[in-house]
Amino acid sequence: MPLPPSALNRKSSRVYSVARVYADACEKRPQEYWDYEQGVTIEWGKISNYEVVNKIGRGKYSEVFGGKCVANDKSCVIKVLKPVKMKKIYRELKILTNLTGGPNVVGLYDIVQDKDSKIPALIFEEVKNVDFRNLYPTFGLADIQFYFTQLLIALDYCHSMGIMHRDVKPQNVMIDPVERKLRLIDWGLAEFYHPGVDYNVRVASRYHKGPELLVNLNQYDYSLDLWSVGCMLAAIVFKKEPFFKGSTNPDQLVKIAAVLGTKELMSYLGKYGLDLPSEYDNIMREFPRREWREYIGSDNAHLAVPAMIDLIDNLLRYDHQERLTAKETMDHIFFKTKFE
Ligand SMILES: Nc1ncnc2c1ncn2[C@@H]1O[C@H](COP(=O)(O)OP(=O)(O)OP(=O)(O)O)[C@@H](O)[C@H]1O
Repeated sequence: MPLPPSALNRKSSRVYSVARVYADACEKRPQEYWDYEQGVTIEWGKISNYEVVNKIGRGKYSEVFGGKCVANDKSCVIKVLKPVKMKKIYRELKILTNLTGGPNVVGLYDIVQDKDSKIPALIFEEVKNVDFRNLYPTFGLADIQFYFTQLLIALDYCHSMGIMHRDVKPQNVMIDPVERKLRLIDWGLAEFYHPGVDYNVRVASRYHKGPELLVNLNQYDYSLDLWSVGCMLAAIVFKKEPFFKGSTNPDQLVKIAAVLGTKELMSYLGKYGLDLPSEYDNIMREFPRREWREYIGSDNAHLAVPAMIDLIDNLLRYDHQERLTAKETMDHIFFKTKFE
């Protein structure tokens, strides 16, 4: 039986922006693939197959434990979801089951449910992550090239599958430097992309939020994730973590405008027929656009090579349609250069 029509792919009455790539990735697949409101069937595993060993993290939406799979004694990670809307839980499960097995996407082993509370827990492959605050400062250009290639492979894959991650940040990129393994985790804010649909701008974490989210441009797409990648690269290369450090959401855009310029922000809004929201009336100022070389000093000059500056410049663009896509980024000269 075909599923009834869904609101999830309902187009806005004014379509002003559509993704440059993979715009039809969901539309060309069956509705069951993307309709997490009507098409989710979960094959629940047995909770008794897993044992909690220690607590490793606490997010806004979950508690995360290190664990063991009793059957084979293999380590795993147990993400116990906090009670949120079932719709959000179904979305994360649908997206994870669609993407698991994909390159550099965290592997989902099982989905189990607490008998009494009915709260779902997700069982993942474990990554022996080293905290980015310790790891990234050790990176040379060859490491940046290697790990960002791995991240871009994961992003190009999820985008090709019609999915925007919407929370790319160092905390969601697990790196095991011994195995040289990278996995993109936390698909809790990820969403299916449908052209012309208005999306909620309250996604991503403040320092990595793209300008589109901060100006209420609802018809954003996969290119949002590439802004976040640009923020991560700029933070590493210019040794300024995070690169844009807003104290509130509106201040986040002020910090961006102080680098990319206010005139340029206004022409971005103009292109899509938007106005600067009134919350900026008293806080936005007339900033000139800065040159990237102003951020280069003696401590970061070895990373801030011309190819890297050009790459950052092509990711940190207000206009989401101008940003390099994940594939175009991998084809950029920086990734084609040999570093020792
Ligand atoms: N597969 C994994 N391997 C190692 N550590 C992990 C793994 N999955 C999650 N973690 C740890 O648990 C933390 C929280 O996980 P996750 O980001 O999935 O939860 P969340 O509740 O959605 O978090 P947030 O509120 O930050 O979005 C991660 O930042 C990481 O430190």
